[in-house]
Amino acid sequence: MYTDLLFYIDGAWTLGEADRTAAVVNPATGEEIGRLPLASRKDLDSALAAAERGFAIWSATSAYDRSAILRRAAALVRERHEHMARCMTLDQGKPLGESTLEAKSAADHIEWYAEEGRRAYGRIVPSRNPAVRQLVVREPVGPVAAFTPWNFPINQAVRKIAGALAAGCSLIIKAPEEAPGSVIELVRCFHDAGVPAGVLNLVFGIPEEVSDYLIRSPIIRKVSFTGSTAVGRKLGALAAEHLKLTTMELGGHAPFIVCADADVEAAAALACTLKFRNAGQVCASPSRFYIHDTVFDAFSRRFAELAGQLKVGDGFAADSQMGPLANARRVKAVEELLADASAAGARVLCGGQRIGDKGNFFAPTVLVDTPAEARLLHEEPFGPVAPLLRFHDLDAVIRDANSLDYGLAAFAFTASLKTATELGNRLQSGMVSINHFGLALPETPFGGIKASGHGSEGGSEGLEAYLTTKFISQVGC
Ligand SMILES: NC(=O)C1=CN([C@@H]2O[C@H](COP(=O)(O)OP(=O)(O)OC[C@H]3O[C@@H](n4cnc5c(N)ncnc54)[C@H](OP(=O)(O)O)[C@@H]3O)[C@@H](O)[C@H]2O)C=CC1
Ligand SMILES: O=C(O)CCCCC(=O)O
Repeated sequence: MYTDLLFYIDGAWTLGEADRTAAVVNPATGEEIGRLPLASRKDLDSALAAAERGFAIWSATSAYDRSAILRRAAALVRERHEHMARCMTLDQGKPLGESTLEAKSAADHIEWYAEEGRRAYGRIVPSRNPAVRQLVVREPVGPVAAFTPWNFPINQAVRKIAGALAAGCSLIIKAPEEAPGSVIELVRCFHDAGVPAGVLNLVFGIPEEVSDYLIRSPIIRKVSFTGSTAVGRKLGALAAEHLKLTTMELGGHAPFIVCADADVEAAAALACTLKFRNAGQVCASPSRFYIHDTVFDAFSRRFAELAGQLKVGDGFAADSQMGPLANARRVKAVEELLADASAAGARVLCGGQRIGDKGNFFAPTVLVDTPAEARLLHEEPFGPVAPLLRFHDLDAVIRDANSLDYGLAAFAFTASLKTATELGNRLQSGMVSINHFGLALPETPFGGIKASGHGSEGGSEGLEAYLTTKFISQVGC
């Protein structure tokens, strides 16, 4: 049912030196399901040397041939998505339906990049001298070090792998130690599709040891990280010291604004789906709900009713709509945020506590009257907690929505085109979704501004992230 927990280095599955291992635990039961090797310096040196050789091979492979291999990988992901999804539910906890969607969507991401990689166009700049040809060409940046988190183990990894490979880069990915199974199966699809040895390498380890070693290495030319703002700052500083390019997809604290003229029923239903998907462990999840005073009571009643009806349980149970939190740290963090909010005067409309003492289950929680100073309204909750807040006028709510340093996603519901346009223009956020959920598609950019990071994954911007610009001025032939 699960998978062999191994590194993938230079085209081979390996335990490496295997001098250290970590337990992988099922978050629904607390039981150990496997032991994962943790990379030593020697293992990382092997991966670096492989990535350097892989880059030489892959950057010299035509975009057409790279595209064909990526398409084969996408087909294998489609064929194997059920097993990949089971691995994810087992080690990450999310309901099987969510894992299945995530695994299937990986094939779409790979196909998008397979096509986009064939369109890394340069240009010809008219020259001042008719004898001179001025060419602008796009080249792959070089071997990439990528670090991906446990909340969307496949989704986060596939964007980096497919983007880098489509551009002609090689890659070393350090995937999450707590949820490694589905990423191993994803990488297996690329291996079986015929990606040459060294082009893609997968390791696990002690995160700070691995990132420190890889980012300092002169072989690595680009760093792509998805995770918390705190860690992103550290990795960004180290990358800057070594003049490496970065893409940073960091935390968020998304406002969800429901205007007086909104369809309250539709807004409450979508808010509930988005808030409690993956138990709220989503960087782009709505986490501050600003509801217009005139519809506050109707919205809060309906939202709490829907949240209270959600079936929380083991992700493998057919009726589970929300699984456990992915690790015990999140339970503690959510409990602390709730205790702080309650002490400051917040009232719990539903939920408010963990469920049972086995696994990391936490009840979908809805709060009202959370005062502005509560930590919950400033720190990324990354859990199933929804504070509902009242607002009276648009200027004030836009000011409040923009008041945090985060700027990843923002959501709004309104029937007015004028208000929708104003919100789209004035919300300080890398992504704004109005009257529906429209984010995280392969063909559209996903990324933040301010403390939520920089750079985008997805869309043509996602390929751009792995390319450099070369100017060639040529005369005489
Ligand atoms: N933007 C996003 O999608 C995500 C954001 N987060 C944020 O992280 C917080 C909680 O996650 P938690 O795992 O407890 O906290 P951390 O901040 O310790 O870790 C977040 C992620 O960063 C990785 N990481 C941590 N330190 C390093 C390092 N020095 N070098 C490379 N990678 C590193 C972790 O890797 P590993 O998994 O290998 O331990 C993990 O995936 C939440 O507050 C949430 O805001 C978390 C996951 C995703
Ligand atoms: O990084 C995240 O937490 C969000 C990834 C988005 C995935 C999705 O919305 O499907």
